[in-house]
Amino acid sequence: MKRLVCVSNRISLPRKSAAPGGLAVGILSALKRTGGLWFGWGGETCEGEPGEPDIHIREGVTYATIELRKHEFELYYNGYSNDVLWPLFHYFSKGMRYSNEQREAYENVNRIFAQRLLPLLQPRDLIWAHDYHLIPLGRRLRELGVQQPLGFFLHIPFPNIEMLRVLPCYAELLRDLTSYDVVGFQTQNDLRSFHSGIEHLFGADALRSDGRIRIGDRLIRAEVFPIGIDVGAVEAEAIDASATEVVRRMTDSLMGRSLMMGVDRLDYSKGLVERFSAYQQFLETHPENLGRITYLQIAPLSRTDVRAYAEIRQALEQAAGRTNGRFADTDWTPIRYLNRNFPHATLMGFIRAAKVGLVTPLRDGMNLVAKEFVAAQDPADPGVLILSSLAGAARELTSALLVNPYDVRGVSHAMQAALSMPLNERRERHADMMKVLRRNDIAAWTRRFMEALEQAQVADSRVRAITSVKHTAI
Ligand SMILES: O=P(O)(O)OC[C@H]1O[C@H](O[C@H]2O[C@H](CO)[C@@H](O)[C@H](O)[C@H]2O)[C@H](O)[C@@H](O)[C@@H]1O
Ligand SMILES: O=c1ccn([C@@H]2O[C@H](COP(=O)(O)OP(=O)(O)O)[C@@H](O)[C@H]2O)c(=O)[nH]1
Repeated sequence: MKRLVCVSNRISLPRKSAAPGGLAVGILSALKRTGGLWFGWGGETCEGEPGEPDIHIREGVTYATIELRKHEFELYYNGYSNDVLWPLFHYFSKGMRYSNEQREAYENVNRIFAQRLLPLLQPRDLIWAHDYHLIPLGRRLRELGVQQPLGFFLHIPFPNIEMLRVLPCYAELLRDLTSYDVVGFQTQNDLRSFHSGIEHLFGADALRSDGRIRIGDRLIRAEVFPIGIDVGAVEAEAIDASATEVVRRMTDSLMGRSLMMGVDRLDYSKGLVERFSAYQQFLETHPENLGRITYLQIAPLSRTDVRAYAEIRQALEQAAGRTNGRFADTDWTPIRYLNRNFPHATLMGFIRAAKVGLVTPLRDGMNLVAKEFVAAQDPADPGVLILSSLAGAARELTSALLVNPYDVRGVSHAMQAALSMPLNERRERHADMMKVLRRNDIAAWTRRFMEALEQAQVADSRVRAITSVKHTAI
């Protein structure tokens, strides 16, 4: 069997507290099934040239981590990745702050990743790079002579060419993506956007009727692989955690009130300001709920050195303060707003206790919390998921209460509808969504991507052979 090598900026190291991000949760679940190597930044910066990778082996997974130079990391991660690509790919082009210095650091970090990974590779590896931090990695590895199949999966949305063109080096970015044998996206919409870019750059002939992309004598597979969750593990975590002291303390503190809950990194793309407004409007327009509902928002700090993240943090503190100041009573706080992260299992225990799950991003690649909310519920008495139609998860979880996150009134109505939904309707919606989650779980995601990667080069070499025969004939 071939070995899977995952490469990502963020990696979730054993014995460290879990990184609150879906990419790390997803890759860890995938690698625990297949075994293999996980290569990435270990979370530390250094002053001089980064050294050799640190290696740890745990339960069949080898973790190889490198340090990055402080100044370069700042420009590559806070700068190019999170102040340029992140806002642009989430359709917030006004928030993008492009500079050539950042782009050079981004290129250089990708070069370092490729150089440090190279000695760890084996001939039969399947190499799978993850996310927007590492778009040039495939080209860098090919330049170093790597022949193994190379795949790339984008965890965030991919913008249509008209948005992508805002980026000065959009053509290089598209070309870099075509260095991979397989390019994966979360939704059909993202794939369509990628096709719009390919057509713009290489012409309509590059898009073949079988869905592959032909660039010169190379054949690339671009497909949709929506990331899933480990449904059984989430169910078990949620049940077990419900009996733990930390979850009991939280549920006891509700004193019989219904729990509405959100879990999001503190990121402007998650729509928290709009969600807080919707909750305030819900309390105003449905005063019978005053004192009867508790909204628990867990929002671990994220990317704190990026200005937009500091600004959103301030806006949320003010919004939560306003609602609590206006509606709280001596024995009731309408919003409990926590800027900290919890172990995954504890979180699943909290979520199981919630009557309503609030997942209302303004744009999101997938949103694993939406899927986890469904899987963590008690099927006999499930809570209701309110889900943004602009999250990738909405393409699959069509039995959630779908909302437009900008429509504050619509979201506040959905809160009331969720709280008053009859049991049989809740059960039906929950059962529908569980079917979807089981059909496309994390194992299916990994298997499908690995199969595509294994087959990709076979198809590609056939094309090369045909092309060279044609050339000889001419
Ligand atoms: O690594 P950070 O900068 O701390 O950010 C955490 C992760 O956030 C993003 O997650 C994405 O991946 C999820 C799983 O596929 C998906 O559900 C979500 O919609 C995405 O936003 C980011 O893409 C990751 O690279 C980060 O590690
Ligand atoms: O305190 C926390 C907050 C979040 N998460 C996990 O982090 C992931 C967040 O992934 P999602 O796709 O929802 O969003 P992202 O943060 O990747 O944009 C989910 O698995 C959460 O359960 C966690 O384990 N602890």
